[in-house]
Amino acid sequence: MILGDSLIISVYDYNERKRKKKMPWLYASATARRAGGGLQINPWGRWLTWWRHRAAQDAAADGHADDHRRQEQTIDRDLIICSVSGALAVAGLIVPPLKFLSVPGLLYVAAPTLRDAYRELYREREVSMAMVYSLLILGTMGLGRFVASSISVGLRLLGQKLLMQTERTSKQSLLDILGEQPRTIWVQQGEMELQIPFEALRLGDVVITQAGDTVPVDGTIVFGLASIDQHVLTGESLPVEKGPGDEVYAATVMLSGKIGFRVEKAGQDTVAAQIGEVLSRTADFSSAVQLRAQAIGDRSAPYVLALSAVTLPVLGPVSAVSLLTASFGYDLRITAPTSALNFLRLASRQGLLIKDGRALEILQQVDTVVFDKTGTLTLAQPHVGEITTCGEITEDQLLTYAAAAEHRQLHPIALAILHEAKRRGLPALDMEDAAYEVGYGIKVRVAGRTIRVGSARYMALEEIAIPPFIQDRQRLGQARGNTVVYVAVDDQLGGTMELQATTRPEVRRMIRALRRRHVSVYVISGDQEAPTRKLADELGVDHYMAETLPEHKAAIIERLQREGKTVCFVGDGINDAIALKQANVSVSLRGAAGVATDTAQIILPDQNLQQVDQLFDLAAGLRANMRNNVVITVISSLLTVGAVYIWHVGVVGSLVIYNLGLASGVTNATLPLLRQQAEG
Ligand SMILES: Nc1ncnc2c1ncn2[C@@H]1O[C@H](COP(=O)(O)OP(=O)(O)OP(=O)(O)O)[C@@H](O)[C@H]1O
Ligand SMILES: [Zn+2]
Repeated sequence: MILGDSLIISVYDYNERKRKKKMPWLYASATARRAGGGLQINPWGRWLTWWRHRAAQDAAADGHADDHRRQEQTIDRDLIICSVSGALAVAGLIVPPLKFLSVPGLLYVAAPTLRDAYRELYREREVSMAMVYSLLILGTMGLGRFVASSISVGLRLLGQKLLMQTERTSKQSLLDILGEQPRTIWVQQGEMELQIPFEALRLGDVVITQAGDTVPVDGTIVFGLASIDQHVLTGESLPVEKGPGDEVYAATVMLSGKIGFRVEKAGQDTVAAQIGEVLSRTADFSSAVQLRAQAIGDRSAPYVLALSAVTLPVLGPVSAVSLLTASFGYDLRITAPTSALNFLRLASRQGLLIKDGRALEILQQVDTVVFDKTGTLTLAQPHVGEITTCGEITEDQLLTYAAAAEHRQLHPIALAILHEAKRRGLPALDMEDAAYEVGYGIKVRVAGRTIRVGSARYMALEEIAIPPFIQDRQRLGQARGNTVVYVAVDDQLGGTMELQATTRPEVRRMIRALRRRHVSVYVISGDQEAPTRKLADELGVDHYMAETLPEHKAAIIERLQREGKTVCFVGDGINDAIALKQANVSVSLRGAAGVATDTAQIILPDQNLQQVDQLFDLAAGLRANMRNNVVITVISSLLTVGAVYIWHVGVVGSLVIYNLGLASGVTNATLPLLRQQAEG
């Protein structure tokens, strides 16, 4: 069935899928193209994408959950052992000998910590929280207070279980938002090129990429030649020439040529791997926060032990042991990661995708935000305004050539040109030999002619003369704040196009909000000086830099960092990838170049820049919440010490007081989520 330019394959590999019983009807919707036709994926394809993504998610979550599940199972088992021991200890209050039966279970559950304490003391000559905890367990047992031992062991396990549950729910909400980020990919199917959901990619499929594309997945070239920018992976800015037999890597950028490469992993596996990576980064973040909290607790351990030792001759052994419950910082091990995870969950609920939790912490120190201009501060698709031609060529011819050159490019300029050509109903010409110069423009062969589309700098580089009247036009256009793009046909300038970009509506408010936070704002752009200055002026931004090449963008960020600034960079293009990598915190938008979304730590799925300000709110909220956690642990430690000294409470009493502190800490850590739930 042929629909204009598009050809919808009604059954994509129906039989094979049926054989594999993998819901063949789901595949009945891949979009195809002939060389030259730019197509949209149809609604069925969207649904399929979503569906496959869920499946990949489940796979990733399953793979990742194994470890988690094992840990949770261990805790559950320990809790049961502990409960039985506790019951025996309680029974021992009536039938005393029974209480001794609780000892093996408790020792078994506490064994890892006892070993840690022993190792730290003998090998590292250090006392830590493990030591305090061990003395608490052994002390209570020594005093014959087996119920107290069971309660201390049980409460500790409950804290761990709570944290694991929080981690699980946070990961789930991350999964939910990850599921809304479908991607498509072009594959070779006989004579056709099919656009299929990434997840539908199968082992051995041949993926097609061409100049200006981001390589979506690792593979081995089977046909074609390409020059590839591997900057993001290797830091090496020289393009690499590749041909059949060579390997290509995900997130590198095709500069010229067109290749087909065989993938060694199915799309679903790749997506699962990517999701798995985000999940384990979240887990790493949580354990990093936990380790930091533990370090605080460890530092307080000698003081707790000293206090307990001093108390022994004064108030006796029961008070000395009771004091061991008051280890300052112990509950931070639970409350700090709970806060961190809950804020990640809060972010997901607000529609923010935080791929790396550390970004939320570093954001607390960010004092400089650098924005890319085109596609980030402005809408992804500008509008083609005035067209000026030189010589014989007509406007429509110029546009037809330019559209052929930009066919399948994702740069905002390309989107604008393609849109205008389509609006005018211009024919789509085939092109070949595309070569993309990042930050300059694109060169292709169309109908036997060489077409170049790009900046004035690109024309200079390619030694295309620019007639004086065009230079005047350029000044006029730029004074209006427009970007001027040049089109050369063979070695002559064919004409120029003015592109009017629309600033995203929320930008002004967002920048005002950042200012109120005393964050300095920079705009950097690969575009010319005049339009960049105009936008900066309109937004009231003092610092702007124009005509920056990709590595200059990264160099500017590095310079700001050397000046002592902590920099967040928000960008969308291929030309932003290295800068995103250099920045302390990196943000990109949905629909940005693959290399940008792959590199950035945070994605704004709604393409709403107001969310940049929300990110700062979240970071500030997390910091305040963490501070409250510290205050709570200090207060509960002091209260416990006070209760032992003033009211001479025993072990159970001090455990209750200290753990009331832990409970309020956990409540504090959950409050932001509850508050958000109440509001919306
Ligand atoms: N696909 C393209 N088609 C035509 N011209 C291009 C293309 N890509 C880049 N250029 C030219 O090179 C210039 C710099 O491009 P680059 O991608 O570095 O920055 P930009 O996207 O225009 O701006 P920003 O850095 O603000 O996003 C563009 O202004 C344009 O003149
Ligand atoms: Zn951009």
